Amino acid sequence: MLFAPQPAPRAGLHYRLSGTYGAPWLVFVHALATDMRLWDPVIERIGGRFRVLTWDLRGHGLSDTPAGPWSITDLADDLLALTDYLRIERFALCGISVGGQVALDVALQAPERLDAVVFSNTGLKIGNAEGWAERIATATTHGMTAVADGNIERWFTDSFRADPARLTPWRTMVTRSPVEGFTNTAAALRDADYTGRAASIRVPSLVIGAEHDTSTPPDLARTVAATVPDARLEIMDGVAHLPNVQDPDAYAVLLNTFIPEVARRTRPA
Ligand SMILES: O=C(O)CC1=CCC(=O)O1
Repeated sequence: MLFAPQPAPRAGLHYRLSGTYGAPWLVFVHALATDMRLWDPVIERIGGRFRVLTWDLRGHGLSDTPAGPWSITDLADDLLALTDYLRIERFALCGISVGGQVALDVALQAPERLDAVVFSNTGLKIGNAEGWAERIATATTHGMTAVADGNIERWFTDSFRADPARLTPWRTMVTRSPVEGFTNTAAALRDADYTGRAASIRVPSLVIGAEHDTSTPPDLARTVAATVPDARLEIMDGVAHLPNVQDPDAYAVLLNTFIPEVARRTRPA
């Protein structure tokens, strides 16, 4: 277990390094009400090719939960502070859902740090104010168990949900997630909108969407891909909001194909 302490008001961040020492860096950002373990199935498949940094967003996993409110830009600043702390100068970045919005923010703030970026199952704007208000109220009043079933329904298709051996750990991850981390991050999502800014991103980009994703439907992925200049788009079949968990083989192929190809072109000589 590794922990990067940060002076208040920044959050101390729990992180893990894996993969191959000396290989190009690949940094992952997880989704709301999950933690860095969300990426384990993919890392098992591609870790050998990269040096991998995974970390828990503030208010998630073993990272600190500072007093809210916070914004998506605060989460992006956390990541930039963490990569500075670890002396990681350049990296490929892959973020899913809220992690995808963190990746949008990092791509806007610090394009010179990025070899390539993957915006997975995300949107320039995710959900609406009413929907987020309802989920924040439910979690505040009744706790994370009350939001877990809704999350799981949006995250996975029926066949995955029918198998307790596959489903149970991910549901437990939600119910153990800190309520204040969930509510403050949900409020950050409610207030975030990258519609006007994403067109100025200048980093080689892959957008991943999924056929059955009801949280960030394929049309949101298509909009991200149509807005970010020269972005490549992949819509995965047969999966919902978390394709990296439900079909890590196919997801790993997408990363393994895209990142090394563009990184060769973008990395300074
Ligand atoms: O929980 C959901 O509906 C999906 C989600 C939206 C943002 C995020 O990170 O997860």
